[in-house]
Amino acid sequence: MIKLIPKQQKLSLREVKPGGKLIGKLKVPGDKSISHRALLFGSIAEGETIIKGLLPAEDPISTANCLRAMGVKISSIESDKVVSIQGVGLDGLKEPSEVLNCGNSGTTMRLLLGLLVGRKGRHFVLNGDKSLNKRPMQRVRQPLKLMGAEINGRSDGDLAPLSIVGRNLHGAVIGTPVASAQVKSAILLAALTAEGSTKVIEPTSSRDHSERMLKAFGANLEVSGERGRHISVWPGSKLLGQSIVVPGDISSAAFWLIAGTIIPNSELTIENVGLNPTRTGILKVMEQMEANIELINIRDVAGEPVGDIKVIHNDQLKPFKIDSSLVPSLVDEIPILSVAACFCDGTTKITGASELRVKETDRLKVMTRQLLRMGANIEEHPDGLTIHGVDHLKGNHLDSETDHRVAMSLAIASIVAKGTSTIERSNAAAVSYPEFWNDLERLRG
Ligand SMILES: O=C(O)C1=C[C@@H](OP(=O)(O)O)[C@@H](O)[C@H](O)C1
Ligand SMILES: C=C(OP(=O)(O)O)C(=O)O
Repeated sequence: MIKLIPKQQKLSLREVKPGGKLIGKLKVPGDKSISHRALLFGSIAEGETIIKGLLPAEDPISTANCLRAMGVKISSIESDKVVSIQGVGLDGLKEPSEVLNCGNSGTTMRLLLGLLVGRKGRHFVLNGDKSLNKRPMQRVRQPLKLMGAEINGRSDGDLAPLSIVGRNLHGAVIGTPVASAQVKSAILLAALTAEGSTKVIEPTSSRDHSERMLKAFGANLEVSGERGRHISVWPGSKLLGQSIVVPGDISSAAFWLIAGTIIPNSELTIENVGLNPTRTGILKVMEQMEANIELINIRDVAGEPVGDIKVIHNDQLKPFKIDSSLVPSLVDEIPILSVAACFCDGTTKITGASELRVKETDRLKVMTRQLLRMGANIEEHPDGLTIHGVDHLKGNHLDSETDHRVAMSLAIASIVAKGTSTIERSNAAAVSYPEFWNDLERLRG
């Protein structure tokens, strides 16, 4: 039902025929945010870190390769294989002899900036692919500069390639203008070797995996304030190697949660999904939609809440509202939620989501462009989308425009559309979910 069109393999043009139902159980790959952090923190800890369930996708592999280029020994990253890291300690990263290639990964570049600015006297150059080199880095550079960092690059230091000269840093109190876990985590990493304490104050709380994991590694870190918006770090503690279990990524599970809801006669159970409350905004939205979902077997795995999610098709979905207070907890799920909105009975409004414009693509623009090709009734606004439910979507020639979340969202939309679709650059999915197309094929039986 889904095939790569042979002559077009370079474009990874994939044909998706509509119809069929999705039935069965699946495990999604490891959480991308937790995987990056496990690699980074394990590298600067003392002793060995063992990671089970690390996401074997392009983005975390970029992080691992950058760390290897600075002398860290990391075993090969393959699915179902435990990864081991021989940590080099807080100040043990070597000056690399090559440019550090962050590929398509914003998390890699922004967290590395925080990690490297305090490595005194060493010089580092960070580069990314075409998409990453267009994404704003000033949001990290500016607060790090307040701590004494030296980062230079195009457009007054906003755009990669970026060069860093490691400096003595000092602690600071920093209010971040956007709720961004990447910005927060970069500051926390720099704070580990700064002189004096650092406090980050977020406008709304973003995902808190860094706080949880840094504490587990032994950092002196305190979370306070309403919904954990104030995070303080005191330098001087040693980080010690840990054993980490990475739960399944709710941002990858999102494609199956929506597929199971909108594809007639579907019934799916997604096992072992991370349910950290800073990430579960999609479940709140699915409640608004009156989707049939059930959380089963909720447990705690290595400091993160985890559970299984069962979803059954529902053809009477209510429209939903997403505003700025909800966006950080579902920021990567908005592309697939915009597909879901096309199948709701009424008008969905998404506001406060201008952050989507600075992701791998401008996701508000790209989802609007692609869904319009499918006959959706969708309007783009500076900070969001208005989507009116339609009777059906229609198959067409589509394009991920190189964005992994767009590729997977269009795949699900194509299954419920009338008529066959072709999706250009479908291989973008490998950035966060290398087995996506195989899982889709298997679930369709
Ligand atoms: O810290 C992280 O692991 C991430 C934070 C989010 O970005 P922002 O920090 O830009 O919101 C998210 O979109 C990204 O996929 C992963
Ligand atoms: C925005 C994303 O990742 P990053 O910022 O790490 O490129 C994403 O995975 O959707």
